[in-house]
Amino acid sequence: MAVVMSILAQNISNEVCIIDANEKLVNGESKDVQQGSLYLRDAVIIGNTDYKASEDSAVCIITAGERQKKGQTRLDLLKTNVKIITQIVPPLVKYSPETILIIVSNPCDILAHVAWKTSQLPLERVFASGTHLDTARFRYFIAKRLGVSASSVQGYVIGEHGDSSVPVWSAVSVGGIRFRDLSKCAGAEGDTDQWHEVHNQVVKAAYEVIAGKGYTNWAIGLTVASLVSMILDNKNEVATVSTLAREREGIENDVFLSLPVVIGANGVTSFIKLQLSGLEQELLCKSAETLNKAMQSLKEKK
Ligand SMILES: NC(=O)C1=CN([C@@H]2O[C@H](COP(=O)(O)OP(=O)(O)OC[C@H]3O[C@@H](n4cnc5c(N)ncnc54)[C@H](O)[C@@H]3O)[C@@H](O)[C@H]2O)C=CC1
Ligand SMILES: CC(=O)C(=O)O
Repeated sequence: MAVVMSILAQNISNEVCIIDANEKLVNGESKDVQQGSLYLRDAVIIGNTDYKASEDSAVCIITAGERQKKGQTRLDLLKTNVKIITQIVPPLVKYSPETILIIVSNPCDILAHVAWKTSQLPLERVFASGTHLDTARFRYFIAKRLGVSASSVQGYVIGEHGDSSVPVWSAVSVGGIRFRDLSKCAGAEGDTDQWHEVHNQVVKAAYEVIAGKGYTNWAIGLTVASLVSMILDNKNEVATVSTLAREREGIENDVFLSLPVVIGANGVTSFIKLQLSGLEQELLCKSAETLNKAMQSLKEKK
């Protein structure tokens, strides 16, 4: 619902369809938003349990599935949520064969890989929101420490959307100035200003919100809405989303993880080549290995 409200309130689309297995819930949620449509430019809001209602959707966003309980990592949700994804993708694609699929349910990197294989859609049309959210958190935490706007901070978090994510300090800039020229060792050995703490904040961010309210929704809602606007308005903006990373940035594993890519009307259209430091490269390969192990465990469970 946070994705829905972020899309509608920002006029990214004026037509949304919400599908959920829980009929009472989907009726309640869709009616509640419909009754505010006077303030949403008379947007069309459909709620249903039948996938036919979503026919010819330009973008399908999958958020269904179990969420982390206290103490659980995203990877702990794998077994349950793979089953749900493999149920949802075929009917979605049946009714919207030209769609672009964005996977949000966790662990989103692995679920996007499974969704791509299940959907048989072209690779550029299936990706996970991945570290687009971690990147937003990273920019926010740096900006807060420096007392500038988050939009004045450029930088990426890549790899797994989860505990092994990698901050790319070598690519951070503030107001167009390379951060490494301001703080030479930021995030690396000799980091006396403790900038590495910012990445710890990013990794802990979801756990802290979940400890407080039981789930996260507003930041991911806004993050996914921004991806939808890149597609619907063919913006060709650069964002870190999760796609097949094999043979990119030194990754040998057959895994989905986040790298900076260009997103437009056809989905992921090209990759931005990074110039990673030795440490960043090493951490990215470790993140790929973590995801690869989880992916292999799926094959063993079959
Ligand atoms: N990638 C990211 O950054 C984020 C991912 N998430 C993930 O999104 C997922 C959902 O989280 P919440 O919305 O908090 O959970 P929730 O429990 O509020 O919602 C999940 C919904 O999925 C529905 N559902 C379950 N199985 C279904 C099926 N087979 N078909 C149709 N609908 C089905 C349930 O009825 C429920 O309404 C979790 O896996 C969570 O970890 C949440 C926030 C951020
Ligand atoms: C739950 C989750 O993946 C997040 O908020 O980052």
